[in-house]
Amino acid sequence: MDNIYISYTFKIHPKEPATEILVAELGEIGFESFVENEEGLIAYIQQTDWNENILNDVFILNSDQFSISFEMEVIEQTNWNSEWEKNFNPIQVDNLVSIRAPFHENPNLKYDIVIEPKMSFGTGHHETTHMMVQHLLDLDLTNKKVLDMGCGTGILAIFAEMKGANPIDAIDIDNWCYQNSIENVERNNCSNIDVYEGDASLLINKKYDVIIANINRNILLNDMQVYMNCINDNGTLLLSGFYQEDITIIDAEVSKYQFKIDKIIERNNWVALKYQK
Ligand SMILES: C[S@@+](CC[C@H](N)C(=O)[O-])C[C@H]1O[C@@H](n2cnc3c(N)ncnc32)[C@H](O)[C@@H]1O
Repeated sequence: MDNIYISYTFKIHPKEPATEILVAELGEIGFESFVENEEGLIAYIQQTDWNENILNDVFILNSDQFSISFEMEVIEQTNWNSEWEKNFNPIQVDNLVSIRAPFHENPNLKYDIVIEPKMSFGTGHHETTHMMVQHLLDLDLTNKKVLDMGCGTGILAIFAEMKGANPIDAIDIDNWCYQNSIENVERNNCSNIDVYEGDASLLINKKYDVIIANINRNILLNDMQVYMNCINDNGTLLLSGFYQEDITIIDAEVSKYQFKIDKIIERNNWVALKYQK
């Protein structure tokens, strides 16, 4: 793993909604990971996905409604730990779940998830991860077969195991996330999770009680048929990675399979939907 990353540190004023729009635009052009801070945002892209004109078509940077400045830096693989120590603040969900790096103190909540995210998405900072943890908190996962599609750091699969799920498949298309999920699964002493590198094409002859997919609108729409072929009739589907305004198009797709929205969680315009039949 000798990936070299480029980081952009953006100073943004006023921060919202500019930060959210910037994350969406940067995500479209290959940026993989984002850390918000008080002044704005740090965004990371692999050098192999980067070119010197990469920001030319990012519309928000030319908006006269916001002031956005940035600095670029090349980050060698070896510096990741110190990068994360600087930028990863521990978080808590509903006073029940802590998501922290190994170097943070354990706040002794009911569930303690230790993640060394390096460059994988899923520190719990992101609204979508946070909301998926909230949905999972509500579910009885005892001995449920769970799929975590687009597992990132493996955080949701790990939390599912902590809540009693068994067995769990965690899949990510990205090699870095695959490797990082394996590391985090071990770090949290999980023994019921199998991690795979790949996409929906791996889901042949699979059946799950709960499918978790926090990816993005277009991939969810594209792969929904495969997911729905794998979900048991009395199963639960948790979807996130899209905005409030995308609910209609997502729901039009999922309702083809007679699943209905059971609960919606919203944070800063991002949503996480819980579906059941
Ligand atoms: C928004 S992150 C979610 C990570 C983690 N599950 C969480 O909730 O924090 C989406 C993840 O989906 C992965 N991904 C993107 N396209 C995918 C696909 N077609 N199949 C599987 N994973 C995919 C990305 O590599 C990324 O790690």
